[in-house]
Amino acid sequence: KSLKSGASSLDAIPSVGVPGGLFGFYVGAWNYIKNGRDLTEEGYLKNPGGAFKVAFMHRWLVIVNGQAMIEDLRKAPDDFLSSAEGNNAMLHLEHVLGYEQLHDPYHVPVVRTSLTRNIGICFPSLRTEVVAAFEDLVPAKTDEWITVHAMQTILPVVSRVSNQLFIGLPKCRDPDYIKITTQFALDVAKDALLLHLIPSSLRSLAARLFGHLETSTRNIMKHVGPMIQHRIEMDDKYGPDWPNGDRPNDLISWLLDEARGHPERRTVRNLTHTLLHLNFAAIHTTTQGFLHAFYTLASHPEYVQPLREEIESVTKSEGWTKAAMGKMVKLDSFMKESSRLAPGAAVGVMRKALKDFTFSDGTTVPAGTLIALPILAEHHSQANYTNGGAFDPFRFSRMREEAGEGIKHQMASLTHDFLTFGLGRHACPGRFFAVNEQKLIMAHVLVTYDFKLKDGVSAEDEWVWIVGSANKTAEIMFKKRS
Ligand code: HEM
Repeated sequence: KSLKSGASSLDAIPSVGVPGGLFGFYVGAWNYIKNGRDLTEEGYLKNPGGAFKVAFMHRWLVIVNGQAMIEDLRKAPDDFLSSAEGNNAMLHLEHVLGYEQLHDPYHVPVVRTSLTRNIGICFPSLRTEVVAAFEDLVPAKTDEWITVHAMQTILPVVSRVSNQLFIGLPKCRDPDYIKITTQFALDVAKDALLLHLIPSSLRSLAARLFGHLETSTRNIMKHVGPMIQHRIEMDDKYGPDWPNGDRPNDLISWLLDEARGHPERRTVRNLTHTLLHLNFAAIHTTTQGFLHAFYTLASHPEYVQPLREEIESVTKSEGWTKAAMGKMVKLDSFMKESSRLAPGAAVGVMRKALKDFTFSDGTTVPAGTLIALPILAEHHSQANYTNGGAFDPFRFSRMREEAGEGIKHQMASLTHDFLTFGLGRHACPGRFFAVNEQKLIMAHVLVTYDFKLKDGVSAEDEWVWIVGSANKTAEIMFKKRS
Protein backbone atom coordinates (compact mmCIF):
# COMPACT_ATOMS: atom_id res chain seq x y z
CA LYS A 1 0.00 0.00 0.00
CA SER A 2 2.74 2.46 0.99
CA LEU A 3 4.57 1.60 -2.21
CA LYS A 4 1.54 2.44 -4.35
CA SER A 5 0.52 5.70 -2.71
CA GLY A 6 4.16 6.68 -2.19
CA ALA A 7 4.98 5.91 -5.80
CA SER A 8 2.26 8.12 -7.24
CA SER A 9 3.00 11.12 -5.03
CA LEU A 10 6.73 10.75 -5.53
CA ASP A 11 6.31 10.79 -9.33
CA ALA A 12 8.01 14.15 -9.71
CA ILE A 13 11.22 12.82 -8.14
CA PRO A 14 13.49 11.03 -10.65
CA SER A 15 14.44 7.43 -9.87
CA VAL A 16 17.84 5.80 -10.29
CA GLY A 17 18.48 2.16 -11.16
CA VAL A 18 14.77 1.34 -11.64
CA PRO A 19 13.76 0.18 -15.15
CA GLY A 20 10.19 0.57 -16.48
CA GLY A 21 7.75 -2.32 -16.80
CA LEU A 22 5.55 -4.34 -14.53
CA PHE A 23 8.33 -5.61 -12.25
CA GLY A 24 10.56 -2.55 -12.68
CA PHE A 25 10.44 -1.61 -9.01
CA TYR A 26 11.58 -5.06 -7.88
CA VAL A 27 14.35 -5.19 -10.47
CA GLY A 28 15.38 -1.77 -9.15
CA ALA A 29 15.37 -3.02 -5.56
CA TRP A 30 17.62 -5.90 -6.58
CA ASN A 31 19.90 -3.51 -8.50
CA TYR A 32 20.18 -1.36 -5.40
CA ILE A 33 21.03 -4.33 -3.16
CA LYS A 34 23.81 -5.31 -5.56
CA ASN A 35 25.04 -1.85 -6.35
CA GLY A 36 23.74 0.62 -3.76
CA ARG A 37 26.93 2.61 -3.42
CA ASP A 38 27.40 3.26 -7.15
CA LEU A 39 23.71 3.94 -7.85
CA THR A 40 23.68 6.51 -5.05
CA GLU A 41 26.76 8.18 -6.54
CA GLU A 42 25.06 8.15 -9.96
CA GLY A 43 21.88 9.77 -8.58
CA TYR A 44 23.96 12.36 -6.77
CA LEU A 45 25.92 13.36 -9.86
CA LYS A 46 22.76 13.53 -12.02
CA ASN A 47 20.76 15.60 -9.51
CA PRO A 48 23.10 18.11 -7.90
CA GLY A 49 21.44 20.01 -5.06
CA GLY A 50 18.23 18.03 -5.63
CA ALA A 51 16.42 14.80 -4.84
CA PHE A 52 16.24 11.34 -6.42
CA LYS A 53 14.68 8.09 -5.33
CA VAL A 54 15.88 4.50 -5.23
CA ALA A 55 14.04 1.21 -4.72
CA PHE A 56 14.96 0.34 -1.16
CA MET A 57 13.86 -3.19 -0.28
CA HIS A 58 10.08 -2.90 -0.57
CA ARG A 59 9.70 0.90 -0.56
CA TRP A 60 11.10 4.07 -2.07
CA LEU A 61 13.93 5.91 -0.40
CA VAL A 62 14.25 9.56 -1.32
CA ILE A 63 17.85 10.79 -1.20
CA VAL A 64 18.38 14.55 -1.01
CA ASN A 65 21.68 16.36 -1.41
CA GLY A 66 23.42 19.71 -1.42
CA GLN A 67 23.83 22.27 1.35
CA ALA A 68 20.30 23.73 1.20
CA MET A 69 18.41 20.43 1.33
CA ILE A 70 20.73 19.03 4.00
CA GLU A 71 20.00 22.15 6.04
CA ASP A 72 16.23 21.64 5.52
CA LEU A 73 16.58 18.10 6.84
CA ARG A 74 18.72 19.20 9.79
CA LYS A 75 16.25 21.91 10.84
CA ALA A 76 13.05 19.91 10.36
CA PRO A 77 11.27 19.26 13.68
CA ASP A 78 10.87 15.65 14.85
CA ASP A 79 7.12 15.71 14.23
CA PHE A 80 7.82 16.37 10.52
CA LEU A 81 10.98 14.30 9.89
CA SER A 82 11.42 11.67 12.58
CA SER A 83 14.85 10.20 13.24
CA ALA A 84 13.47 7.52 15.58
CA GLU A 85 10.98 6.32 12.96
CA GLY A 86 13.66 6.54 10.25
CA ASN A 87 15.99 4.29 12.24
CA ASN A 88 13.08 2.06 13.17
CA ALA A 89 12.25 1.56 9.51
CA MET A 90 15.86 0.50 8.92
CA LEU A 91 16.44 -1.63 12.00
CA HIS A 92 13.02 -2.47 13.49
CA LEU A 93 14.41 -1.17 16.78
CA GLU A 94 11.48 -2.07 18.98
CA HIS A 95 11.73 -5.72 17.96
CA VAL A 96 15.50 -6.16 17.82
CA LEU A 97 16.55 -3.91 20.73
CA GLY A 98 13.46 -3.74 22.93
CA TYR A 99 10.19 -1.79 22.91
CA GLU A 100 11.33 0.83 25.41
CA GLN A 101 14.55 1.49 23.48
CA LEU A 102 12.45 3.05 20.71
CA HIS A 103 9.72 4.60 22.82
CA ASP A 104 11.72 5.88 25.81
CA PRO A 105 15.27 6.54 24.55
CA TYR A 106 16.46 8.24 27.73
CA HIS A 107 19.94 6.81 27.18
CA VAL A 108 20.48 9.40 24.43
CA PRO A 109 20.72 12.43 26.76
CA VAL A 110 22.71 10.27 29.22
CA VAL A 111 25.33 9.57 26.53
CA ARG A 112 25.26 13.18 25.31
CA THR A 113 25.73 14.70 28.77
CA SER A 114 26.97 12.46 31.63
CA LEU A 115 28.96 9.98 29.57
CA THR A 116 30.58 12.68 27.46
CA ARG A 117 31.39 14.87 30.48
CA ASN A 118 33.04 11.93 32.24
CA ILE A 119 35.48 11.04 29.44
CA GLY A 120 38.17 13.27 30.98
CA ILE A 121 37.70 11.94 34.53
CA CYS A 122 37.64 8.32 33.36
CA PHE A 123 40.53 8.75 30.94
CA PRO A 124 43.21 7.11 33.17
CA SER A 125 41.17 3.88 33.40
CA LEU A 126 40.46 3.96 29.67
CA ARG A 127 44.17 4.24 28.97
CA THR A 128 44.96 1.45 31.46
CA GLU A 129 42.46 -0.77 29.66
CA VAL A 130 43.99 -0.02 26.24
CA VAL A 131 47.47 -0.91 27.52
CA ALA A 132 46.25 -4.09 29.25
CA ALA A 133 44.19 -5.18 26.21
CA PHE A 134 47.17 -4.87 23.87
CA GLU A 135 49.44 -6.69 26.33
CA ASP A 136 46.95 -9.56 26.30
CA LEU A 137 46.06 -9.56 22.61
CA VAL A 138 49.25 -8.36 20.88
CA PRO A 139 52.09 -9.74 23.01
CA ALA A 140 54.82 -8.73 20.56
CA LYS A 141 58.55 -8.67 21.37
CA THR A 142 61.21 -6.34 20.02
CA ASP A 143 63.13 -9.01 18.15
CA GLU A 144 60.46 -10.75 16.07
CA TRP A 145 57.28 -9.99 14.16
CA ILE A 146 54.03 -11.60 15.30
CA THR A 147 50.91 -11.84 13.13
CA VAL A 148 47.39 -11.25 14.43
CA HIS A 149 43.94 -11.21 12.89
CA ALA A 150 43.09 -7.50 12.77
CA MET A 151 39.31 -7.59 13.28
CA GLN A 152 39.43 -10.29 15.97
CA THR A 153 42.01 -8.24 17.86
CA ILE A 154 40.57 -4.74 17.59
CA LEU A 155 36.96 -5.77 18.27
CA PRO A 156 37.72 -7.03 21.81
CA VAL A 157 40.03 -4.06 22.45
CA VAL A 158 37.20 -1.65 21.61
CA SER A 159 34.73 -3.73 23.59
CA ARG A 160 36.98 -3.73 26.66
CA VAL A 161 37.62 0.01 26.50
CA SER A 162 33.96 0.91 25.86
CA ASN A 163 32.76 -1.39 28.63
CA GLN A 164 35.34 0.03 31.00
CA LEU A 165 33.25 3.20 30.73
CA PHE A 166 29.92 1.34 30.74
CA ILE A 167 30.37 -1.13 33.62
CA GLY A 168 34.06 -1.09 34.64
CA LEU A 169 36.28 -3.91 35.85
CA PRO A 170 36.20 -6.87 36.14
CA LYS A 171 33.31 -7.55 33.74
CA CYS A 172 34.68 -5.42 30.90
CA ARG A 173 37.49 -7.97 30.55
CA ASP A 174 35.36 -11.10 30.77
CA PRO A 175 35.77 -13.00 27.46
CA ASP A 176 32.24 -14.42 27.56
CA TYR A 177 30.72 -10.99 28.22
CA ILE A 178 32.74 -9.56 25.32
CA LYS A 179 31.65 -12.40 23.06
CA ILE A 180 27.95 -11.91 23.81
CA THR A 181 27.99 -8.13 23.37
CA THR A 182 30.02 -8.15 20.15
CA GLN A 183 27.94 -10.98 18.69
CA PHE A 184 24.75 -9.15 19.61
CA ALA A 185 25.50 -6.33 17.17
CA LEU A 186 25.81 -8.81 14.31
CA ASP A 187 22.60 -10.52 15.40
CA VAL A 188 20.77 -7.17 15.42
CA ALA A 189 21.68 -6.68 11.76
CA LYS A 190 20.58 -10.23 10.90
CA ASP A 191 17.29 -9.88 12.81
CA ALA A 192 16.56 -6.54 11.13
CA LEU A 193 17.17 -8.05 7.70
CA LEU A 194 14.87 -10.96 8.45
CA LEU A 195 12.12 -8.61 9.67
CA HIS A 196 12.40 -6.59 6.45
CA LEU A 197 11.20 -9.68 4.62
CA ILE A 198 8.19 -10.25 6.88
CA PRO A 199 4.87 -8.36 6.73
CA SER A 200 4.50 -5.82 9.55
CA SER A 201 1.59 -7.65 11.19
CA LEU A 202 3.78 -10.72 11.79
CA ARG A 203 7.00 -8.95 12.82
CA SER A 204 6.43 -9.03 16.55
CA LEU A 205 5.80 -12.77 16.47
CA ALA A 206 8.72 -13.45 14.12
CA ALA A 207 11.05 -11.43 16.35
CA ARG A 208 9.98 -13.48 19.37
CA LEU A 209 10.38 -16.77 17.52
CA PHE A 210 13.57 -16.16 15.55
CA GLY A 211 15.14 -13.00 17.01
CA HIS A 212 18.17 -12.89 19.30
CA LEU A 213 17.09 -10.23 21.80
CA GLU A 214 15.64 -12.60 24.41
CA THR A 215 18.58 -15.00 24.38
CA SER A 216 21.16 -12.22 24.48
CA THR A 217 19.31 -10.47 27.29
CA ARG A 218 19.21 -13.70 29.31
CA ASN A 219 22.88 -14.46 28.66
CA ILE A 220 24.08 -10.99 29.49
CA MET A 221 21.92 -10.87 32.64
CA LYS A 222 23.91 -13.84 33.92
CA HIS A 223 26.92 -11.53 33.87
CA VAL A 224 25.49 -8.22 34.97
CA GLY A 225 22.06 -8.99 36.49
CA PRO A 226 23.16 -9.25 40.15
CA MET A 227 25.41 -6.19 39.81
CA ILE A 228 22.59 -4.11 38.29
CA GLN A 229 20.14 -5.34 40.95
CA HIS A 230 22.59 -4.28 43.67
CA ARG A 231 23.06 -0.87 42.06
CA ILE A 232 19.28 -0.29 41.88
CA GLU A 233 18.91 -1.24 45.56
CA MET A 234 21.76 1.02 46.63
CA ASP A 235 20.34 3.85 44.53
CA ASP A 236 16.91 3.39 46.10
CA LYS A 237 18.51 3.54 49.54
CA TYR A 238 21.16 6.24 49.16
CA GLY A 239 20.58 8.01 45.82
CA PRO A 240 23.88 9.17 44.34
CA ASP A 241 25.55 9.59 47.76
CA TRP A 242 26.72 6.14 48.82
CA PRO A 243 28.52 5.73 52.13
CA ASN A 244 32.27 6.43 51.78
CA GLY A 245 31.59 7.92 48.34
CA ASP A 246 32.27 4.57 46.69
CA ARG A 247 29.53 4.65 44.07
CA PRO A 248 31.06 3.56 40.75
CA ASN A 249 31.34 6.33 38.19
CA ASP A 250 30.01 4.46 35.15
CA LEU A 251 27.13 4.26 32.69
CA ILE A 252 24.89 2.31 35.11
CA SER A 253 25.10 5.16 37.65
CA TRP A 254 24.49 7.81 34.99
CA LEU A 255 21.47 5.90 33.72
CA LEU A 256 20.11 5.51 37.25
CA ASP A 257 20.52 9.28 37.79
CA GLU A 258 18.35 9.93 34.74
CA ALA A 259 15.90 7.17 35.74
CA ARG A 260 15.06 8.63 39.15
CA GLY A 261 11.29 8.97 39.45
CA HIS A 262 10.74 6.55 36.52
CA PRO A 263 10.21 3.07 38.05
CA GLU A 264 9.82 1.47 34.62
CA ARG A 265 13.41 2.45 33.79
CA ARG A 266 14.78 1.12 37.07
CA THR A 267 14.53 -2.58 36.31
CA VAL A 268 17.32 -5.06 35.63
CA ARG A 269 15.73 -5.90 32.30
CA ASN A 270 15.42 -2.31 31.09
CA LEU A 271 18.99 -1.45 32.12
CA THR A 272 20.29 -4.65 30.51
CA HIS A 273 18.56 -3.76 27.23
CA THR A 274 20.10 -0.31 27.36
CA LEU A 275 23.54 -1.80 27.99
CA LEU A 276 23.12 -4.14 25.02
CA HIS A 277 21.80 -1.29 22.86
CA LEU A 278 24.79 0.94 23.63
CA ASN A 279 27.20 -1.91 23.01
CA PHE A 280 25.49 -2.30 19.66
CA ALA A 281 25.76 1.45 18.92
CA ALA A 282 29.37 1.75 20.08
CA ILE A 283 31.50 -1.26 19.31
CA HIS A 284 31.32 -2.25 15.66
CA THR A 285 31.08 1.39 14.53
CA THR A 286 34.22 2.35 16.44
CA THR A 287 36.05 -0.83 15.39
CA GLN A 288 35.21 -0.29 11.72
CA GLY A 289 36.39 3.31 11.77
CA PHE A 290 39.57 2.39 13.57
CA LEU A 291 40.38 -0.53 11.30
CA HIS A 292 39.96 1.46 8.14
CA ALA A 293 42.33 4.13 9.46
CA PHE A 294 44.76 1.48 10.66
CA TYR A 295 44.86 -0.36 7.32
CA THR A 296 45.38 2.98 5.58
CA LEU A 297 48.26 3.86 7.88
CA ALA A 298 49.82 0.43 7.57
CA SER A 299 49.78 0.79 3.79
CA HIS A 300 51.14 4.38 3.95
CA PRO A 301 54.13 4.08 6.30
CA GLU A 302 55.28 7.58 5.30
CA TYR A 303 52.62 9.03 7.65
CA VAL A 304 53.85 7.10 10.69
CA GLN A 305 56.70 9.46 11.56
CA PRO A 306 54.76 12.77 11.61
CA LEU A 307 52.04 11.16 13.72
CA ARG A 308 54.52 9.60 16.15
CA GLU A 309 56.31 12.92 16.55
CA GLU A 310 53.06 14.67 17.42
CA ILE A 311 51.94 11.97 19.87
CA GLU A 312 55.32 11.77 21.61
CA SER A 313 55.64 15.52 21.95
CA VAL A 314 52.06 15.99 23.23
CA THR A 315 52.19 13.11 25.74
CA LYS A 316 55.58 14.34 26.96
CA SER A 317 54.07 17.65 28.04
CA GLU A 318 50.47 16.56 28.80
CA GLY A 319 50.65 12.89 29.73
CA TRP A 320 47.90 10.54 28.49
CA THR A 321 44.85 12.70 29.06
CA LYS A 322 41.76 13.84 27.21
CA ALA A 323 43.38 17.26 26.85
CA ALA A 324 46.34 15.53 25.16
CA MET A 325 43.99 13.84 22.69
CA GLY A 326 42.54 17.28 21.93
CA LYS A 327 46.02 18.54 21.05
CA MET A 328 46.76 15.71 18.64
CA VAL A 329 45.48 17.63 15.63
CA LYS A 330 47.36 15.65 12.99
CA LEU A 331 46.06 12.39 14.39
CA ASP A 332 42.53 13.84 14.50
CA SER A 333 42.91 14.92 10.88
CA PHE A 334 44.20 11.50 9.85
CA MET A 335 41.28 9.71 11.51
CA LYS A 336 38.74 12.17 10.09
CA GLU A 337 40.13 11.93 6.56
CA SER A 338 39.99 8.14 6.78
CA SER A 339 36.39 8.35 7.98
CA ARG A 340 35.52 10.87 5.24
CA LEU A 341 36.48 8.31 2.60
CA ALA A 342 35.05 5.36 4.55
CA PRO A 343 32.06 6.54 6.60
CA GLY A 344 30.69 2.99 6.85
CA ALA A 345 27.60 3.57 4.71
CA ALA A 346 26.79 5.17 1.37
CA VAL A 347 23.54 6.63 2.71
CA GLY A 348 22.51 7.52 6.24
CA VAL A 349 20.88 10.12 8.48
CA MET A 350 17.64 8.29 7.85
CA ARG A 351 14.41 10.18 8.55
CA LYS A 352 10.74 9.29 8.08
CA ALA A 353 8.27 12.02 7.12
CA LEU A 354 5.39 11.95 9.60
CA LYS A 355 3.61 14.74 7.67
CA ASP A 356 3.93 15.93 4.08
CA PHE A 357 7.21 17.82 3.93
CA THR A 358 8.34 20.46 1.46
CA PHE A 359 12.04 21.24 0.99
CA SER A 360 13.17 24.81 0.28
CA ASP A 361 13.52 24.07 -3.47
CA GLY A 362 9.84 23.06 -3.58
CA THR A 363 10.36 19.26 -3.62
CA THR A 364 7.51 17.72 -1.61
CA VAL A 365 7.40 14.25 -0.11
CA PRO A 366 4.23 12.76 1.38
CA ALA A 367 3.85 11.52 4.94
CA GLY A 368 5.35 8.05 5.28
CA THR A 369 8.32 8.68 2.95
CA LEU A 370 11.78 7.54 4.01
CA ILE A 371 14.46 10.16 3.39
CA ALA A 372 18.24 9.93 3.67
CA LEU A 373 21.49 11.70 2.78
CA PRO A 374 24.13 10.36 0.36
CA ILE A 375 26.95 10.48 2.91
CA LEU A 376 29.71 8.96 0.81
CA ALA A 377 28.91 10.99 -2.31
CA GLU A 378 28.87 14.22 -0.26
CA HIS A 379 32.21 13.22 1.23
CA HIS A 380 33.75 12.65 -2.22
CA SER A 381 32.22 15.68 -3.84
CA GLN A 382 34.45 18.24 -5.52
CA ALA A 383 31.94 20.88 -4.39
CA ASN A 384 32.81 20.10 -0.78
CA TYR A 385 36.47 19.06 -1.01
CA THR A 386 39.38 19.93 -3.28
CA ASN A 387 40.52 16.67 -4.78
CA GLY A 388 37.70 14.95 -2.87
CA GLY A 389 38.46 11.42 -4.04
CA ALA A 390 42.07 11.52 -2.82
CA PHE A 391 43.35 10.58 0.63
CA ASP A 392 45.03 13.68 2.04
CA PRO A 393 45.65 12.84 5.72
CA PHE A 394 46.50 16.30 6.92
CA ARG A 395 43.86 18.26 5.01
CA PHE A 396 41.87 19.01 8.17
CA SER A 397 44.88 19.91 10.32
CA ARG A 398 45.96 22.35 7.60
CA MET A 399 42.45 23.86 7.64
CA ARG A 400 42.66 24.13 11.43
CA GLU A 401 45.87 26.14 11.13
CA GLU A 402 43.94 28.83 9.26
CA ALA A 403 42.81 31.56 11.63
CA GLY A 404 39.37 31.16 13.17
CA GLU A 405 38.78 27.68 11.81
CA GLY A 406 39.73 25.83 15.03
CA ILE A 407 36.80 23.74 16.19
CA LYS A 408 34.94 23.35 12.90
CA HIS A 409 37.39 20.91 11.34
CA GLN A 410 37.76 18.57 14.33
CA MET A 411 36.57 15.04 13.74
CA ALA A 412 33.74 15.26 16.29
CA SER A 413 32.34 18.49 14.81
CA LEU A 414 29.14 18.25 12.78
CA THR A 415 29.16 19.96 9.40
CA HIS A 416 27.09 19.52 6.24
CA ASP A 417 30.09 18.08 4.41
CA PHE A 418 31.14 15.54 7.08
CA LEU A 419 28.24 13.24 7.88
CA THR A 420 29.86 10.17 9.48
CA PHE A 421 28.16 11.01 12.79
CA GLY A 422 24.94 12.31 11.25
CA LEU A 423 23.62 15.79 11.67
CA GLY A 424 21.44 17.94 13.87
CA ARG A 425 19.64 17.03 17.10
CA HIS A 426 19.91 13.30 16.51
CA ALA A 427 23.54 13.19 15.50
CA CYS A 428 25.58 10.57 17.31
CA PRO A 429 25.76 11.56 21.00
CA GLY A 430 28.66 9.10 21.49
CA ARG A 431 30.93 10.77 18.94
CA PHE A 432 33.20 12.53 21.47
CA PHE A 433 33.84 9.23 23.19
CA ALA A 434 34.26 7.38 19.89
CA VAL A 435 36.83 9.89 18.63
CA ASN A 436 38.77 9.92 21.91
CA GLU A 437 38.76 6.14 22.00
CA GLN A 438 39.91 5.73 18.40
CA LYS A 439 42.68 8.30 18.88
CA LEU A 440 43.79 6.77 22.17
CA ILE A 441 44.06 3.29 20.63
CA MET A 442 45.84 4.58 17.53
CA ALA A 443 48.26 6.69 19.60
CA HIS A 444 49.05 3.70 21.80
CA VAL A 445 49.69 1.45 18.81
CA LEU A 446 51.91 4.07 17.16
CA VAL A 447 54.18 4.60 20.15
CA THR A 448 54.28 0.92 21.18
CA TYR A 449 54.68 -1.05 17.96
CA ASP A 450 56.03 -1.14 14.46
CA PHE A 451 53.38 -2.71 12.26
CA LYS A 452 52.69 -3.70 8.68
CA LEU A 453 49.97 -5.38 6.67
CA LYS A 454 50.61 -9.00 5.83
CA ASP A 455 51.49 -9.26 2.12
CA GLY A 456 48.61 -8.94 -0.29
CA VAL A 457 46.08 -7.56 2.21
CA SER A 458 43.72 -4.91 0.84
CA ALA A 459 43.08 -1.70 2.76
CA GLU A 460 39.89 -1.13 0.72
CA ASP A 461 36.43 -1.45 2.23
CA GLU A 462 34.17 -4.31 1.15
CA TRP A 463 30.75 -3.09 -0.01
CA VAL A 464 27.44 -4.91 0.34
CA TRP A 465 24.19 -3.00 -0.35
CA ILE A 466 24.76 0.44 1.25
CA VAL A 467 27.22 -0.79 3.87
CA GLY A 468 31.00 -0.56 3.53
CA SER A 469 33.06 -2.67 5.95
CA ALA A 470 36.76 -2.77 6.66
CA ASN A 471 38.53 -5.94 5.51
CA LYS A 472 37.31 -8.71 7.83
CA THR A 473 40.05 -11.24 7.24
CA ALA A 474 43.17 -9.06 7.14
CA GLU A 475 46.16 -9.98 9.24
CA ILE A 476 48.53 -7.41 10.68
CA MET A 477 52.12 -7.93 11.79
CA PHE A 478 53.44 -6.26 14.93
CA LYS A 479 56.87 -5.88 16.50
CA LYS A 480 57.48 -4.01 19.72
CA ARG A 481 59.47 -0.80 19.26
CA SER A 482 62.80 -0.81 21.04
C1 HEM B 1 32.96 5.76 15.16
C2 HEM B 1 31.96 5.36 15.91
C3 HEM B 1 30.53 5.80 15.70
C4 HEM B 1 29.87 6.17 14.55
C5 HEM B 1 30.44 6.27 13.13
C6 HEM B 1 28.51 6.49 14.92
C7 HEM B 1 27.55 6.96 14.03
C8 HEM B 1 26.25 7.28 14.37
C9 HEM B 1 25.26 7.78 13.44
C10 HEM B 1 25.47 8.03 11.96
C11 HEM B 1 24.10 7.98 14.14
C12 HEM B 1 22.75 8.48 13.59
C13 HEM B 1 22.80 9.98 13.43
C14 HEM B 1 21.60 10.59 12.71
O1 HEM B 1 20.63 9.89 12.41
O2 HEM B 1 21.66 11.81 12.43
C15 HEM B 1 24.38 7.58 15.51
C16 HEM B 1 23.43 7.60 16.52
C17 HEM B 1 23.68 7.18 17.81
N1 HEM B 1 24.89 6.79 18.34
FE1 HEM B 1 26.65 6.65 17.34
N2 HEM B 1 28.35 6.28 16.26
C18 HEM B 1 29.56 5.87 16.78
C19 HEM B 1 29.83 5.58 18.10
C20 HEM B 1 28.92 5.64 19.13
C21 HEM B 1 29.22 5.40 20.53
C22 HEM B 1 30.61 5.09 21.07
C23 HEM B 1 28.04 5.52 21.22
C24 HEM B 1 27.77 5.38 22.70
C25 HEM B 1 28.64 5.50 23.64
C26 HEM B 1 27.00 5.85 20.25
C27 HEM B 1 25.67 6.06 20.57
C28 HEM B 1 24.71 6.48 19.66
C29 HEM B 1 23.31 6.68 20.02
C30 HEM B 1 22.67 6.46 21.39
C31 HEM B 1 22.66 7.14 18.85
C32 HEM B 1 21.16 7.49 18.69
C33 HEM B 1 20.98 9.00 18.78
C34 HEM B 1 19.51 9.47 18.66
O3 HEM B 1 18.66 8.67 18.31
O4 HEM B 1 19.24 10.68 18.91
N3 HEM B 1 27.57 5.93 19.01
N4 HEM B 1 25.69 7.17 15.63
